[in-house]
Amino acid sequence: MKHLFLVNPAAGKRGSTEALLRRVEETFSPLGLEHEVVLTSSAGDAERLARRAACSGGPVRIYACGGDGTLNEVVNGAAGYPNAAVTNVPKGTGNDFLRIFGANYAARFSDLAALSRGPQAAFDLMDCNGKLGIGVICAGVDARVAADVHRYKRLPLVTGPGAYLLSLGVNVLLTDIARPTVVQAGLDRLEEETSIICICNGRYYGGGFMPVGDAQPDDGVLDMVVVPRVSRFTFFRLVGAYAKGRYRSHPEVIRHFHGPAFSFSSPEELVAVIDGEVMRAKSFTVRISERKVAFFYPGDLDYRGEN
Ligand SMILES: Nc1ncnc2c1ncn2[C@@H]1O[C@H](COP(=O)(O)OP(=O)(O)OP(=O)(O)O)[C@@H](O)[C@H]1O
Repeated sequence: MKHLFLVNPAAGKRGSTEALLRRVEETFSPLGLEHEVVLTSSAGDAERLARRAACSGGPVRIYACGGDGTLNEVVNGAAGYPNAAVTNVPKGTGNDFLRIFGANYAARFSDLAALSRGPQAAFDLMDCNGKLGIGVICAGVDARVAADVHRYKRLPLVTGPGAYLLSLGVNVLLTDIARPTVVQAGLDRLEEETSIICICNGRYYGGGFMPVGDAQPDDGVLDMVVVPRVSRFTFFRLVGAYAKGRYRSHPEVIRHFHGPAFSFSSPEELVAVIDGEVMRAKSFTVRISERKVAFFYPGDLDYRGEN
């Protein structure tokens, strides 16, 4: 078994790459495990390297070292290969997918020895217009806020939290929060303006929002919540309930669907954010992919949650 570390040097705090490389050597050299560390040099590199390792045919455990974006790339490269398994070593500004493993996820997924011998489970993947996602896809005002954070972060003098507040202000207070959409969920067709469309294979996004607490990454189905146009007052009144998965308490505003495939479209270009990565199109189809990915994790953790 080979252990391949794909490290995104652009993710996480300054110095985190050097610290991680030291930890890999300190853990793997004494154990005598075959291992390799590769630093990605640009977006798309982790996907290409993961695919190349999986294609080689030998058993390989691939450690995506970064945030959700790096995990997404590794999943896209390794999905469908029975000899390859993936995990995520937290090194980003956010590791929302890992939150399904409980409050202690960051410390436990940083324990490389525990990860190297951990069990693995076959996780479903979402196919979104041909790109695979493992966690959550959002496509409403939440997606526009997330997409613009990336944009504002590039401005001089704007910090991470500053970019988030700026994006929130522009997208929620200064711009219309709803868009005209047609949403299809099985036989249900919603033709109306929507504020939020969110599809879950995992449970968390946006730094800890959990719209559907009983979504499971291995049950062969997806959950979708749709929030129609609401006033800003209602939006702020219900955002806490939405983030805590209390959709059952507000069925008229936070509508829930369960199924293998959903689609949504608009006459205007929509922004969808899939595992933190931005996609733009007028029409999206999201379905359970035929490909799965083996995901390994520390043996003392469980991903099924309390529900
Ligand atoms: N060497 C590199 N230089 C610049 N960008 C890179 C490099 N390698 C990978 N990337 C890109 O960096 C982006 C951000 O990575 P990632 O999402 O893992 O970190 P993050 O933004 O800190 O965390 P999160 O998305 O969980 O908040 C990804 O889109 C990835 O493709």
